Amino acid sequence: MNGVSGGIALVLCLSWLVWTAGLWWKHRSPRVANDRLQLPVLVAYASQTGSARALAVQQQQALGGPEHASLMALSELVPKQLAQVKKAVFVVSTYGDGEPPDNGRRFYHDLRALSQSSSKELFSSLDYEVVALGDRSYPKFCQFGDDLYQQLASLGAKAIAPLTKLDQSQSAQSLNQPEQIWRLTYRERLNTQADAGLFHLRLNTQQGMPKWRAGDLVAIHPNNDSSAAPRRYSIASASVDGEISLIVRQHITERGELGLCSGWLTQQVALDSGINLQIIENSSCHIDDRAAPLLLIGAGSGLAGIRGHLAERAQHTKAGPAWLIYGERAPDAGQSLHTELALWQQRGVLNTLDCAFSRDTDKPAYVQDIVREQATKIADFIGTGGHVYVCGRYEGMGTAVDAILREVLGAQTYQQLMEQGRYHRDLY
Ligand SMILES: Cc1cc2nc3c(=O)[nH]c(=O)nc-3n(C[C@H](O)[C@H](O)[C@H](O)COP(=O)(O)O)c2cc1C
Repeated sequence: MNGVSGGIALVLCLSWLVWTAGLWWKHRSPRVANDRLQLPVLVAYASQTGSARALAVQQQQALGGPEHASLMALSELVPKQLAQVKKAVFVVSTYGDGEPPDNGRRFYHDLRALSQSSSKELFSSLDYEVVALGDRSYPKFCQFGDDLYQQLASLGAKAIAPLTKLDQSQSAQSLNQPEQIWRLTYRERLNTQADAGLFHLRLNTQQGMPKWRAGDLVAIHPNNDSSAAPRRYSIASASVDGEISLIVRQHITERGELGLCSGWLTQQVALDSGINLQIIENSSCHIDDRAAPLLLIGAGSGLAGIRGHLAERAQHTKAGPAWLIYGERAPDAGQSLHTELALWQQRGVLNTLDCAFSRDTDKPAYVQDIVREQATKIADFIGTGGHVYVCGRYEGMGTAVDAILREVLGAQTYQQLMEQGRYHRDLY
């Protein structure tokens, strides 16, 4: 090897080392710089749609701000680090069937393992409080907060206050942007079947256009009655569109009646009426890396969050490839939005579109069937840097897609996807 080619080889080797070190640094396991744990108090949160995070930010302020209290998601911590902390306030919501939100899952799994293998005095110098957010309409109200409270006690930590349980309707109000009046400018039924209708709504405001990110939600009180619990809907438009779009599925109650809020929005409220609406930040569903491959999976009204992400990506010329797997009952559903998807395909905003129709007479299928069929392609597409966004019903679609993704990707890649904040779920 002569001097010139030796030099080139050395430069290539060094570049490769720097590049792999960069990748390792970006995707390393969570390790918090010790200096962040030197502060007297730690406020740690686990939050799926931002309410617990917003409350944790308020707690940090109440405790003297960032100079006195550090703020971290549970996904940034490993349980053993709690042994270094004097006082910790945990603000956590409950998700799934009484489970931790996605950014608390790994921490809680490790904490449980620790409580089986470690001394019962491991956290004997830790004082703690738990504020649990939940919704009383779920059978396991604030279950994760409860479980976390017990596990910490079993490792010797000292609870300095009883567990605080907050119902969603008590806590969601003051945490986000203020409520504003929006006018309903457009309403279209997207499906022609006799059962639950799927509607596209568009709203505009004259009170100054707020900003939001794809993945954010709105909260609406049925009939504008502020004493009624607000219902949340995923925003189906990007901030640059200058309007809020929603895709609302009519909820039919057991008695065959229309749901209070979906019925009001899709049938009763007249066009041009004012609707009080609050934008809810949902940071776990924001996707910052626009160049990364993006796999979008959703069914029915889940098209809302998906449309929001595609509309946001459409603004970026260097956006990475996007693949949508979408499910509906029958092929006629969502005609006008399907036309828009086709346009996005022509423009290269959406690169692959696979549809599953559960009531198709020839080939009935659900989105999870497509994920299984395309397993190898999906694993390649996601690779080590791709993002996955899932929007729609938790029961049925959300749980089935989660199980199949875990199988298709393998436990390790699935875990990385979760820990590196590349798995975003807006499930309801
Ligand atoms: C799919 C889903 C499942 C939920 N499961 C529970 C539950 O089992 N128990 C509970 O108390 N709350 C449950 N909730 C309610 C949330 O905990 C509640 O809305 C909370 O305010 C969300 O806080 P976050 O925005 O920080 O995630 C669930 C919410 C959703 C969307």
